[in-house]
Amino acid sequence: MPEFILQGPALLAAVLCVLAAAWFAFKQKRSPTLPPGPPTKPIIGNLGQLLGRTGKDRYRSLARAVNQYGKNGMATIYFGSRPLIFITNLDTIKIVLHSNEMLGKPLTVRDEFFHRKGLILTDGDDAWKEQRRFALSTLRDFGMGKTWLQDLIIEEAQELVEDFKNADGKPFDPVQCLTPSVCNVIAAISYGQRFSHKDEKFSRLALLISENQEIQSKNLAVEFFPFLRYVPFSAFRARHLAWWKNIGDLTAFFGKLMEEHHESLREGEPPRDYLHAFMVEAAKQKDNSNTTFTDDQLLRSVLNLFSAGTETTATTLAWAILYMLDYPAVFDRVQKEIDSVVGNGRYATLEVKDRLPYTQATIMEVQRLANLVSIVARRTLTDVTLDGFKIPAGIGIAALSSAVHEDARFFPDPLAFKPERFLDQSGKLRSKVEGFIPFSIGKRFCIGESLAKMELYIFFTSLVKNFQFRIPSGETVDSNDAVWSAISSPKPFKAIFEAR
Ligand code: HEM
Repeated sequence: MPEFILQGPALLAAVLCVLAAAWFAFKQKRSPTLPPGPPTKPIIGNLGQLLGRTGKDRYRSLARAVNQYGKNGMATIYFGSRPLIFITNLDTIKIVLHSNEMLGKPLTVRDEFFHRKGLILTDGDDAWKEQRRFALSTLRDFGMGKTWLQDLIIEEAQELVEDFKNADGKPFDPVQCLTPSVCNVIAAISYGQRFSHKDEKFSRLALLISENQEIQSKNLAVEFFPFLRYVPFSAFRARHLAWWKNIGDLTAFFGKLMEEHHESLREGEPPRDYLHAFMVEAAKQKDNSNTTFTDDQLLRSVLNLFSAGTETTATTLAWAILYMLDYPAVFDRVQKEIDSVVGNGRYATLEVKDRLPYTQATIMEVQRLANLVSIVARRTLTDVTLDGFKIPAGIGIAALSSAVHEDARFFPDPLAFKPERFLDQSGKLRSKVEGFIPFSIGKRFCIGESLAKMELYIFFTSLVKNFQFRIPSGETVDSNDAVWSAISSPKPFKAIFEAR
């Protein structure tokens, strides 16, 4: 079959031509105006930099690459053919996060549902400004700094302590109890209800929220290669469809609550919760044809509050437990400090917070090394010049806050777990710590920062006051390891909590 013999080399030549074309097309994409970066490979770009790395080493190796190949802590890293500018330098990060021209969020396949509405996947436009302002003031009105919020979190902490006691000193994964506790706080603020942890409807909500996060992080590749979600029978497509099903269930859940709130809305009544406050504002603006106070917007904002406010705080608490298991001397010192201030009481209130500096410093050190949100993402909205580099509109920027948290200039001996670095010489909490940015900074810093700090403090002190934490015999824990995704979580672990 001479045609066959001829077809082989012809086919090979064609494949080589395509690869060569892809190589040149790809090579040409590295723009001379963007910051330099590590050498790229055709098709995959710098993905090799990430593949093969696990846990905390993934973002550490990224930071090393930025510092080695970039300029002034800024480098262009290619995800496939898509350039992303990574920054490790705090001064440049500050410029980016305070800028109006770089207020956008990277485009994502989730836009098919969010359509740039809500609070998170938005572009810093007037609608986002109005909604962010509303969210901040409403959250403040409904609780931040108010005693009812403290009472609510203490009530949750009591149920959490009961959940832990129910394990009867047997090893278990604490995350399963932390998520419903934290989720309940957002539920109370958003729609005025908290549930028993055993309530089926509520457990389903908490599960949907954590599943959503998990699916998203496992399907990260789809963000860089969006066609993957259409590949029939692939795991990417299965996860993409699971995400849609999940979003459909959450929409139905919140849609019903919104309907009930609409029905119970009475003119002149003061707002009871976030949904209610939003509807009161929508009613005020009913003649404004450009209003952003629509049901569409409300649904997406509430979904954002739940997703941003649940996994983040619950996972930080899981990290705090893990660090206490890994550093028993720190645990003992925190427990002694809490005992000395709280005495026979079971819970530390906000009134005594200032008398617990070492405990607060420990929570801060957990946040610094857990690096829950290692990357704060932006997208340029116009052409910008950053540190001399011309960056066109539409380019993704990733501020590597984890690199700042591990920068020895701000945190000497950066990988060591040392809460005392947050204390001054007289043992008081340092008021301002340059480089400590777990809630981000600038125009889009975390809306829930005060709420999260209150939750971390009350939940953490409650657990330390009520239990002795132990590693089950024959097992080990490693706080230096992590599961790396949109947020960084500890590897699943079990612990024993002996009631005191
Ligand atoms: C330990 C807990 C938390 C951590 C570490 C955390 C961290 C962050 C970070 C780093 C950002 C990105 C900010 C930026 O893009 O510059 C963010 C944004 C956000 N967070 Fe949090 N967060 C936590 C808890 C919460 C809570 C409890 C809520 C809800 C009440 C919340 C709601 C939000 C929202 C809505 C945004 C988007 C803000 C915007 O883009 O304008 N977060 N958070």
